[in-house]
Amino acid sequence: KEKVEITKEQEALMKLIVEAYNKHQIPQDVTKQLVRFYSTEENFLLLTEIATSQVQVLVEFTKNIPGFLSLDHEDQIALLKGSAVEAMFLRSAQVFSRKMPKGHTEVLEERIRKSGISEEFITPLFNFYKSVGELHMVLEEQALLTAITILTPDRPYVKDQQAVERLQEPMVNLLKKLCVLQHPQEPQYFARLLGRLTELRTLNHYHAEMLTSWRVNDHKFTPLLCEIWDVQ
Ligand SMILES: Cc1cccc(C)c1Nc1c(-c2c(F)cccc2F)nc2cccc(C)n12
Repeated sequence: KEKVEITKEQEALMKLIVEAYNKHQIPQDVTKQLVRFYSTEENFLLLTEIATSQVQVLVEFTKNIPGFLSLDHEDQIALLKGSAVEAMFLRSAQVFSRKMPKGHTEVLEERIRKSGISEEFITPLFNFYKSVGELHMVLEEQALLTAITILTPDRPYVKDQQAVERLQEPMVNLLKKLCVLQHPQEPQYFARLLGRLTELRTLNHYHAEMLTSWRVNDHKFTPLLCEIWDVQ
């Protein structure tokens, strides 16, 4: 059984990805006052703020993925728009499952549940949050998994898929090695991580439905959210 070890260049790649991932954190002051009752409108406004800052964080992270800015510009946009929902679900799941200050997780969950989102979306959302939480991913795994999600070659409108594959493949190989090193007692851990990416794709559908229902109820979005999801 050959010894698994990270090469120097893999070490350098991981350092770049983790730095990019850590560079921008989402403001955690989601619950200014812990006890006040919030209206549905206030909760939706908060989630819109969080979603907008998540898109900003996503764009900054993506720009720092080695090689991303050398891709065809239109493909860069296609990858960002095609992966935004999945990357945001992943990051919000990681924020949600990471130890937030005592009581903040419960308040945030309450505010999500009371933000006018239909139950049919709430259930898969928290199921996903729970399944990510149960993985107890380390920061390096979270950052690499997010980069791998963004560098998915078969997003709509991507012209040069091979170029995207050439960036994604070293990340997948590195994540595979990391999983073996971080979870030696769990040989199927890497497969479980990739299984989350499959679950993520199903959430795209729910998210699109939710956007439509919000628009029908004349909810206001920020310009950035309108741009990333082609909403008027
Ligand atoms: C921040 C947040 C956290 C949990 C649930 C929700 C509904 C949100 N907020 C939104 C999300 C979104 C996201 F940001 C991360 C994960 C899943 C998401 F549905 N997408 C959008 C798109 C337009 C407006 C909002 C308010 N919004």
